[in-house]
Amino acid sequence: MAAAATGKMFKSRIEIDPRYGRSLVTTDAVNKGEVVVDELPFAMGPKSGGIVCLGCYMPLAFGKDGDSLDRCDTCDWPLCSACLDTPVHEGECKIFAEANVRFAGNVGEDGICAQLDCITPLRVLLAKEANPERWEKEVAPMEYHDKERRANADIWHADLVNIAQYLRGPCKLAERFSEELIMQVVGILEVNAFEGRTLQGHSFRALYPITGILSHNCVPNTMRSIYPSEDYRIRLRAMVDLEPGQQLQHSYSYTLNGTAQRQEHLKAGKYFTCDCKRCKDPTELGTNFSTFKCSKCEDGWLLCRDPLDTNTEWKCTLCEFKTSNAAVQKALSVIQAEVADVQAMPMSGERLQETETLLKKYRVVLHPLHNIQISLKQNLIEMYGRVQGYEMVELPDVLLERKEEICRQVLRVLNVFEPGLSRTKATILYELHVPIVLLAKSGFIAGVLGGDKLKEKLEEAIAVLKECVDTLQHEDQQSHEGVLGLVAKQAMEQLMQSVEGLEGV
Ligand SMILES: C[S@@+](CC[C@H](N)C(=O)[O-])C[C@H]1O[C@@H](n2cnc3c(N)ncnc32)[C@H](O)[C@@H]1O
Repeated sequence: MAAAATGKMFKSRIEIDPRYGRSLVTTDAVNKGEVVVDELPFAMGPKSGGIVCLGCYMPLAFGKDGDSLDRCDTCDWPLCSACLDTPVHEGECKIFAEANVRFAGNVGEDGICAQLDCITPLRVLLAKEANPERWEKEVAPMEYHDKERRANADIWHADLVNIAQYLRGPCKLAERFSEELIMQVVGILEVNAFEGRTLQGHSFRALYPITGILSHNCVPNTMRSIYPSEDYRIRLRAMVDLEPGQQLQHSYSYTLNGTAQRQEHLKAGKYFTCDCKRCKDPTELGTNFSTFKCSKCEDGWLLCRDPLDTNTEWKCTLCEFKTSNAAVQKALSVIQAEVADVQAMPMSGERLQETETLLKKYRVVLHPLHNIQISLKQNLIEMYGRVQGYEMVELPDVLLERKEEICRQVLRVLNVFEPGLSRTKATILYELHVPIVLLAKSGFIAGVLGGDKLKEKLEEAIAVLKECVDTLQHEDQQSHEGVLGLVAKQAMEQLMQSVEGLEGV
């Protein structure tokens, strides 16, 4: 799907900086929740992965016969029956049919179907032909780190063969697109594309040229929402109030990863070292998100001296104990492997128990707000109240208290890393309101809480839901988050009625 219209920027302009390249900067004060960018994608398509439908990105597989696969009647490439007439597939369909290139569907051991890697770059190239002005003005200036990508010889060579040479050779496009242009498009996608989800939850990647100008910060000040039911329009909003002259920033990395992991991801995929306040601070803004417990004394914490130096030393805050970064990273990878095994288990009571066991085991090694602990706690929040044996109606007060406690711990770090409007925070706030309400009600019934205290607790749950609704009201109403926002609003209104009913009791 290619859009001819250019996007809109509000209260902001492009600035060029020697460090960041182009960036967007506010021209006026912007209120929390205000839209600063609104645009349609230049092009979108599948991300690198297994075989998917080229219309809706639903995973597809060969049948037991090893042959049958949902395919396009015209070109033979993967397409589910619901997408047979989808316009997004028209461009490549014509090319594949005319060149008579068949879809072989080989999937590597890494689960990747390399033949599909050409689809999204090809859609960008076709959008360039369809909208040369938008390409020239918005897409051609996008950064693509040619030199750094060439230095990574294996990946460069794989892209060259699987995408550039495949399109120019078997697909017979050599006269339309040069090798250099195709590799530029591959780089533009790698450095700038966003991943999104369809209403059915299937992943895709899309190129939004104005939103792509934003620079990165590990504590972002804007939140992006993609609207599948509005032709995949993106809207970028201020997460917090912004002053004039402030750089608009979002996070290219997962904010709930620790500094070492974020740095690795930014370096490998975006080719820069982030030196934001959070990255430079060993305590990650006082959260202790990468902090270990000292193994030599009772109360000390182990912090690195310089998070941006891979040879940094780690030192105890109380005793003289020191160790190398290599030793810490080794310990971390052992823990991470154990965590990954548990996280690979299906959601169940057994996985819940294993998660609690891991948390207990690493309590003596990691800070309670260490990113690994927080990640396990996020898993628990999802499981308490949902998995068999731990359904909400069955949870005893002690487990409701546990759910409330871990929600509050995760919110403590999210309030620092994603201040203001944050979808992740909104989801946890929704989870938090349930134990607050159930504990208040059971306390009241047991006679432990009086009417005033019950009202106070219900008002707290209303405030929690209000913050959740204020964020999720901006999401596509048909998306998972949009629907959760509506459910939260109903729950909030019901609670408000309950509180009104308590007046004068
Ligand atoms: C998505 S692009 C952003 C727009 C880009 N500056 C341009 O002119 O097209 C990402 C690239 O911008 C630069 N960049 C973004 N945020 C940065 C940061 N916090 N520190 C250093 N460079 C950054 C890096 O070169 C990165 O690969």
